[in-house]
Amino acid sequence: MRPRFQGPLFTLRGIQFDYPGCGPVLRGVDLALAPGQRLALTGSNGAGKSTLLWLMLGLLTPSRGEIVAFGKPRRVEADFTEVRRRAGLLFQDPDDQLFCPTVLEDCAFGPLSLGWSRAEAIAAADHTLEQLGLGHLRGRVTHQLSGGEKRLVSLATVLCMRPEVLLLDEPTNALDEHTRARLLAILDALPQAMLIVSHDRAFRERLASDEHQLRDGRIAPLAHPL
Ligand SMILES: Nc1ncnc2c1ncn2[C@@H]1O[C@H](COP(=O)(O)OP(=O)(O)OP(=O)(O)O)[C@@H](O)[C@H]1O
Repeated sequence: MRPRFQGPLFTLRGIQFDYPGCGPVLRGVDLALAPGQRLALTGSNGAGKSTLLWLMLGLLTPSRGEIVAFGKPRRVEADFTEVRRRAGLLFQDPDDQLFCPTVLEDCAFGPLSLGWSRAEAIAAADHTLEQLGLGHLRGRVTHQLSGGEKRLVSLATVLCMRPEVLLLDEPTNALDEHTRARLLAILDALPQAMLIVSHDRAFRERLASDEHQLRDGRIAPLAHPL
């Protein structure tokens, strides 16, 4: 296994972004994520939190500013291939993450795309499903899962790729109390650094070590820090 990176995992400086034809969403975001840190990011609907996660993985390109990930400046698409291998994004909507016929195939998809052999990918998928207590879902048709099952399986698809950092976009959205507690226990036991976008205050308080707020396109001081 690759030794864990010791410096800041992500450093964002002066990130600006606007969607074509819309006003600016981000007006100069400065943010750093350290190894082992669990940083919560809050902000009202439309503040730009998901946009920021997408920028960090190179799925969008900032109009200004610098993204340093795993010690290297990342500017062009080719720079982000490595970033996407080492940082896993849990999408806000599990249906955006799950697109294969079965749970096992969805979990094996990421490792296969990293160039692992089929045997390695299936072993990683089975191991992760078992680790998360989801082994019984292995052969299920993904689109027939419940919302909570989809959320846990989508986390499994991310963890199968052994990411060093997790970017979590509203992980507790639409979960019942039981599944929410289960997700919290799973995440709390993980060693990875996390950037946790969540409107769920109690969840943030349980999981995160630090909190930032995105307001008016920038990181703003918190009225009530964790
Ligand atoms: N593809 C797009 N084209 C144009 N505007 C977009 C696009 N995607 C998002 N936006 C707009 O950018 C702004 C920021 O959206 P974003 O999803 O990043 O906010 P958010 O903080 O994650 O919101 P929420 O808490 O509701 O999930 C919103 O005003 C949104 O309507």
